[in-house]
Amino acid sequence: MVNITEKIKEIETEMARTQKNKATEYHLGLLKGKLARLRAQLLEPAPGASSGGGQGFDVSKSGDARIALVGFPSVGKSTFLSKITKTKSEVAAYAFTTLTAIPGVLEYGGAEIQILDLPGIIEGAAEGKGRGRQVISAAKTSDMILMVLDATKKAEQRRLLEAELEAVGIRLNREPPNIYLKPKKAGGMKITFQAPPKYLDEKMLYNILRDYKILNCDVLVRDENATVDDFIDTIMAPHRKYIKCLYAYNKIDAISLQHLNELAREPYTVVMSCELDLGIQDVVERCWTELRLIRVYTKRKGVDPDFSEALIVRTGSTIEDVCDQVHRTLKETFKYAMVWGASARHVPQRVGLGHVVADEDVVSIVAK
Ligand SMILES: Nc1nc2c(ncn2[C@@H]2O[C@H](COP(=O)(O)OP(=O)(O)OP(=O)(O)O)[C@@H](O)[C@H]2O)c(=O)[nH]1
Ligand SMILES: [K+]
Ligand SMILES: [Mg+2]
Repeated sequence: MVNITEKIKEIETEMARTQKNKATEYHLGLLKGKLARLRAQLLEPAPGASSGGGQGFDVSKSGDARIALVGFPSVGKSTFLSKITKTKSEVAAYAFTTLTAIPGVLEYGGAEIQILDLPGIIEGAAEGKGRGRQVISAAKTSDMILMVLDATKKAEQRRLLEAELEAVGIRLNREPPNIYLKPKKAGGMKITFQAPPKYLDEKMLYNILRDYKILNCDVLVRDENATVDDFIDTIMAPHRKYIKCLYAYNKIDAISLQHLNELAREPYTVVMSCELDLGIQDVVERCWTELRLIRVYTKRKGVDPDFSEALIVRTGSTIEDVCDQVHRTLKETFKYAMVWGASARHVPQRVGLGHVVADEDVVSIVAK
């Protein structure tokens, strides 16, 4: 049996030597579909295998959110972890100092955020080089990736890393494609475009679906700008993870002011020097903002709210989620809640379980 990595290489080579034009676009679309399937296979643990495969490191999730530190060797991931948490992870000038996942806890805004220091990854990580696959699997379990970059290194390091994460189905700072796909038992394929598509057509989708052996389904493409890659992501939805990513350029003590200015202007980017203790607090604040965690304070009837301890929930959470944070069975006896704060139309507002809370709301839950 030809191994998966070789098959992947073959397809990549074929794609590279196929000229992009109208006549080859169907063929290229099919190749992309095959590539996505093979890459997903690569991440599945081999039957009977005890390690390797898609397994991450054995670190259990804790706290209100998890941030993974991902980057090439010696960019300063462990130095950063040691700065912002009480955990000491070994720091040294040589590559691959860190050999496993080291968790630390960052206390911020009343939340406990787990920071995962990871071994450095190198090009080809997605295909199993070094501990790459394990690192990437760990990154996939995180709520946010902090991509640590060396400001003194070439700009392409960032793109190389992005490509590695992309290859295993991680989508950075993006929303899932606006395409609806529902497989059915019978009835053939029904493909509908809400507006004339710019980069797709029915035949292309038909070919790809057939290649995936999805012969009966409804498809509705809602976005006119959707691409073949978006469509494949829709088919592969269970293997795709949409994660927020912040790019942190470290070692700014060793670059020119002009270069620093250029870096700092890039989107989703922060700059720091762990060595000179510059910008660290800004990075932490930015992480907090991007995680979009929400603090809710509870209040008993007739008593002032307890601002010393916040309940932490994710953006979009409802009173029901708040109840679950307080106690597993609270919502069974829930009658209504009173809300003070940004989410209330008037204060206090009487609301039900479905009410969406906002940061720094005060909530009083009334039981039956
Ligand atoms: N000039 C400079 N050097 C730094 C800075 N931060 C860390 N270093 C140095 O960079 C080297 C690597 O730091 P580490 O924290 O071990 O890097 P890492 O990313 O954890 O490396 P691996 O675990 O091997 O992947 C060490 O010699 C650090 O002292 C910085 O802000 N400026
Ligand atoms: K190192
Ligand atoms: Mg390290």
